[in-house]
Amino acid sequence: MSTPVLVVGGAGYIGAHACKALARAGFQPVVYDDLSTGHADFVKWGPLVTGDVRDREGVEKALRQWRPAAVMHFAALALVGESMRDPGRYYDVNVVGTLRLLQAMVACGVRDLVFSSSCAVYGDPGVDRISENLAERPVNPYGATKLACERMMGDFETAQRVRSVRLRYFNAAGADPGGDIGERHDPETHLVPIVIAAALDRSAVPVEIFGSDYPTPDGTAIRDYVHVCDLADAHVAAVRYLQEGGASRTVNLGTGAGASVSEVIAAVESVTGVDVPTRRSHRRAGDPPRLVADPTRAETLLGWRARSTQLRTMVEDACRWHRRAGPAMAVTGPGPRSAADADGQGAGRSAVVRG
Ligand SMILES: O=c1ccn([C@@H]2O[C@H](COP(=O)(O)OP(=O)(O)O[C@H]3O[C@H](CO)[C@H](O)[C@H](O)[C@H]3O)[C@@H](O)[C@H]2O)c(=O)[nH]1
Repeated sequence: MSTPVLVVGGAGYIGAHACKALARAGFQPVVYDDLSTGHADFVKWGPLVTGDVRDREGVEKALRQWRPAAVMHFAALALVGESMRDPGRYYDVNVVGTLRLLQAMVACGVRDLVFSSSCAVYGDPGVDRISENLAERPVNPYGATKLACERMMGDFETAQRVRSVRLRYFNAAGADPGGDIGERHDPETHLVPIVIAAALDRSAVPVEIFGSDYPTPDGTAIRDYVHVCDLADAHVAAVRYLQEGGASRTVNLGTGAGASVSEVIAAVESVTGVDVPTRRSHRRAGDPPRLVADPTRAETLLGWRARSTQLRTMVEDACRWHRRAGPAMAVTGPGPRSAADADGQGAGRSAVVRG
């Protein structure tokens, strides 16, 4: 029988791609997700246990039933702007959720954890490429909650021998090239799917460019877009690393190259052949001008390097998914969301399945 891995938040965008990668690598993904923002139809590679990460008893029950070799933790709220408006919810879901998960793991003797962290822990470091050695100075509550979780993991390691790989994602983009799963958030706030929706659904609503006065070559903000399948592979590599006895580390996951908002729009226009209407708007609160990874440690430690590094590939894969999934998402900006997210990247509505 294949080795189970409990994937908390495995019904969301990145978590579901991680499940597919786990299954392909011979593991048995077991999804634990409250489906508040995740999707039951994204759970295709193993069982679904429906529950909130903050419900320690629920997590313990799943751990005792499935006895996983490791846990992947994606369940979090992950929108920078929303975290500025409602930090309490972010501390509750992200920090309390992680605390309950760690307590449940200790109670059940499961001690290997792969954690969805974020480049948001660095804040606005003002360097070309961000390495893990830089000081963490988050500039929004979302980043602060991810850093608090990382520090909690350090303390749980010292006292209770929980080992963790904290994967600091830069900007996840793209979709499973097979079209099984992709990015589905409701409402959608992320740049790539918003621009694709504007192009493919021929929306008359212009894409808002949040800030065109940044100190960057074209004035728009630069991010390191990394293919979601590459992120998924890094999680499998992190589980293997822990299984082989590797020590706890924080690891950046990015390509090492940045693209501006204008370059993302141009890539979508080039792939779709559609001119996307745009409108210049104010900077979004909490957004740094430039976040690009130095991914060296991921390669030396995990043997991981992004393979689909071209923005065009990510846009093509995301377009394929969008065509398949249809224009279901709202693109009206961040709105209220209910409870634990499913993947660290937001998600959408879904029927509840008890498992
Ligand atoms: O309609 C839009 C949407 C986004 N942007 C801009 O596009 C860039 C990318 O924005 P996204 O919302 O797609 O992604 P973020 O960089 O805000 O967020 C990502 O990085 C964060 C850390 O900084 C978190 O990890 C988060 O979960 C992850 O999605 C930003 O400069 C943003 O201001 C626009 O100009 N218009």
